[in-house]
Amino acid sequence: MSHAWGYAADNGPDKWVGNFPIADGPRQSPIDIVPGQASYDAGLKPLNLKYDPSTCLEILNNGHSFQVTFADDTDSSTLTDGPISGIYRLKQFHFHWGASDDKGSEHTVAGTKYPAELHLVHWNTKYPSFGEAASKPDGLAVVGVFLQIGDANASLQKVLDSFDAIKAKGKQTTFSGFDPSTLLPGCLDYWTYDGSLTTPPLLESVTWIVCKEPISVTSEQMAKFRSLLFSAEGEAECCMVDNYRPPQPLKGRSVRASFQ
Ligand SMILES: Cc1cc(=S)c(O)co1
Ligand SMILES: [Zn+2]
Repeated sequence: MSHAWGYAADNGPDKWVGNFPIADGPRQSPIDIVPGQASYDAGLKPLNLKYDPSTCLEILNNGHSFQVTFADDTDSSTLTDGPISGIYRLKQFHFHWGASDDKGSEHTVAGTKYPAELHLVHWNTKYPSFGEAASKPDGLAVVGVFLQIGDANASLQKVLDSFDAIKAKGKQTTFSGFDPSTLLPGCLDYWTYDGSLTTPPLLESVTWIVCKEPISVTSEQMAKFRSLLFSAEGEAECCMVDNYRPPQPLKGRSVRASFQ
């Protein structure tokens, strides 16, 4: 039985290349975004995110993060414009966070780490399914939003309030009527570059769209993230923290900015 990947010393990001050689590939994510080196592209369109709360289905602890999944059999919740062409459907959103407020984001901005990062995962409807799209160079588009310590986030609190039902790996519960656009910052200026999933299988199929403006979260809300477990019921309890991959080499890629 192969030793599953995780974020511990013996199965964490530095070990993933053993089972997933693409970990050393040419377009890996996340990266450190250096604003002064990003090039403004006037051709980049504003993001067009249209989400229908009725497509929200459930929330689950998958042992690596928690994930809110959406019905993606119609074009009810979509991303269009921005750096992409065509229609991409929302499949799920999840987060990455740290054991303390001084780390947790995957992308960094001139070396600055945020306490957490939201990923809204969309797939290109030119392909028949998420699974098909995930292996194509233009298959996925992930919108990344940084969380920074500040005011309480009422929208995020609705998600955190469901955590008691999904504390352990493999637990899931119904989660409906949630509008993910309430988790977006007011300003949708973004950086964009070609990258990958940040967890195995690390497929190089993601157009990354990282918002410049963070959303707020309190330290107490961050503590709630850390109450989840990597471990399943009946296993030795292991707190779900530091589930982030560190920045990867840029390898000649350019980062474009939608703003000056
Ligand atoms: C599909 C997917 C995307 C990301 S970024 C992740 O962390 C897990 O799964
Ligand atoms: Zn992610």
